[in-house]
Amino acid sequence: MNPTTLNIQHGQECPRSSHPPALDITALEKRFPRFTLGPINLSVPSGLIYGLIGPNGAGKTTLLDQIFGMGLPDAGRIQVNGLDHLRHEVEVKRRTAYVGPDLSYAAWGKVGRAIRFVRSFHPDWDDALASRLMQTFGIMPTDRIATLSFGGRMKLALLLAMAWRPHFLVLDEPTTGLDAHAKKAVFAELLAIVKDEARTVLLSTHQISDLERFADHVGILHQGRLLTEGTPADLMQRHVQVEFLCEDPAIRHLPGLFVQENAAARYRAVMDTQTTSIRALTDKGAGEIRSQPLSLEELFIALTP
Ligand SMILES: Nc1ncnc2c1ncn2[C@@H]1O[C@H](COP(=O)(O)OP(=O)(O)OP(=O)(O)O)[C@@H](O)[C@H]1O
Repeated sequence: MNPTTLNIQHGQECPRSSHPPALDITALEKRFPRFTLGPINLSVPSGLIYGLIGPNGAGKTTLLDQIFGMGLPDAGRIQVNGLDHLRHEVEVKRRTAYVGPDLSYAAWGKVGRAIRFVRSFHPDWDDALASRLMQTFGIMPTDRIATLSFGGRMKLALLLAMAWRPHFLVLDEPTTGLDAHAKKAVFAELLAIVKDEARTVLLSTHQISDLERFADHVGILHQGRLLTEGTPADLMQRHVQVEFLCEDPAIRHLPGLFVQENAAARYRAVMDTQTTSIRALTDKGAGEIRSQPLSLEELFIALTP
């Protein structure tokens, strides 16, 4: 990660990089009979860890599947490292590793066989890194995959994805089933990966505290839409919790105000200070306004009721 910054989107500061964005999504839509993802617009600069959070069913897996090219979008465009993910599908997949929720590697029998199989597809496979990851994760080539715990299979999946040093690592809930030691080791490896500005990690998780510690950028997805995104610090600075009295019920429609509780004229809400202000509240007749900062977890809960 490079310390110099560049304003690229929504007024947030992003690392300056000579590389094209790792991911550039424009007006992406994917429609299922009872769920629509998008339209999503998102630009992820190269050389950072981007964390996607959202409640169950928000569309995180659907979005990551689309990025990796599983299923066609109904509208919009996805570029990975400047390459269109449909027109340059082979090249995009050559650069992208994906770890999804389906961890069925049992057919390979032993860990060593799975490693040899995946290694044969990747000229950039790094034997030293694979050995180190095996040691860190406590898995052995002779381990039978069928006898690995869920966490053990997750570690194997991460090893198989990381050891060929992909440009773009897409991880769907990679820390599910991992104990605190393994989780720390995984994030240490992910941080090491993005020290190389050409490499990027995009992950979805329900572990908001992990993102507060390790992610450079966080996006909050809700009901198929990206509600807000930015660095964890920016997101927390940008939003405040406000309590106020107001007789005008129309105040709940003020853009940038997310009402959490309302009893008679008393409101508790989250305010996006980039969209609205205390002044806008008073202009609408609000009084006795009190504001206080939010944690990322509180912001997530407030924005995704
Ligand atoms: N192939 C499909 N056909 C129809 N609906 C689908 C399909 N795949 C996903 N969906 C629907 O899309 C919605 C979003 O699902 P998705 O798995 O992307 O959510 P998620 O944010 O990853 O959830 P979770 O946190 O629970 O893993 C859900 O309502 C799901 O039922």
